[in-house]
Amino acid sequence: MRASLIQIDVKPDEPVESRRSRAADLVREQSGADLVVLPELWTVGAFAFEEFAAHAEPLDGPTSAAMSDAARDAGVWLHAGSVVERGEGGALYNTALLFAPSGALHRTYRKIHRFGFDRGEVKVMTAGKEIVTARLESPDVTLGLATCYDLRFPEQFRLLTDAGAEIIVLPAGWPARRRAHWSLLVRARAVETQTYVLACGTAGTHAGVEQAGYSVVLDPWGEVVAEAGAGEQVLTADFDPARVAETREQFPVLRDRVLGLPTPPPRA
Ligand SMILES: NC(=O)CCC(=O)C(=O)O
Repeated sequence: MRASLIQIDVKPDEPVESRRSRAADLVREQSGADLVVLPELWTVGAFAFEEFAAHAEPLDGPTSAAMSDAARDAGVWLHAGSVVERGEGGALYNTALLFAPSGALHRTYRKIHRFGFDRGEVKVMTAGKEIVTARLESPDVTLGLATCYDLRFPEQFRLLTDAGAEIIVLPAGWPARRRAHWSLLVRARAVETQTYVLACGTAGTHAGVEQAGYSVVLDPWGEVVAEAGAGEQVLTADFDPARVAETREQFPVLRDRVLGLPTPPPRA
């Protein structure tokens, strides 16, 4: 299986329309890959909180339309990163979009863990409530979907594993300041779930926040298959999804889980 991660530079002086058509061209160039991945909120920038509302779009909005066309033209599965979705009643969500090679919108995932503590996403967005997996055909694999800050919550990844995920796709807008956390946590999630992890971040600086880059593909043993640098780059990796079952067979740690551990006593 071949995956291409497009670590796009979210340049604050580039109009969104220009970045959208640049991203679509980059997707078209990945014809021959099975799966192409874009980062979190790459149109507006994951830290440009004040601009979220102005750039919100419905699920059939301009980003969706451009990505659908690009997926169909390239003949690839396209995880188009996430957009600010304007949903029911005007609520905003950080929503990831997965397109089939036909261009059809195959699955959406609304980010569950919103970043910003009492600011940012928490203030302006509504949290998703559903654990989302997606079965692909050709290649015949199950993706588990999570977005950026979700990475810090291992319980979500356990649930994705229980739901059959073999490849976890994580679009992100992760800051350079916490790059050490990124490298550590993506690896931890791969080791504990025994899945491939495809983690695609952004490059450049937007809203005053330097982005980490360092998109990465990890195998179910936690080894790096391919890793980007800090700048804009397309990272391509070839790997064998059958290694998920092999790893779980050879090192069957998931079988040793003890479910229903007793609840801890209340804090003193
Ligand atoms: N966009 C995000 O979710 C940022 C997450 C982050 O900066 C962190 O977890 O650290």
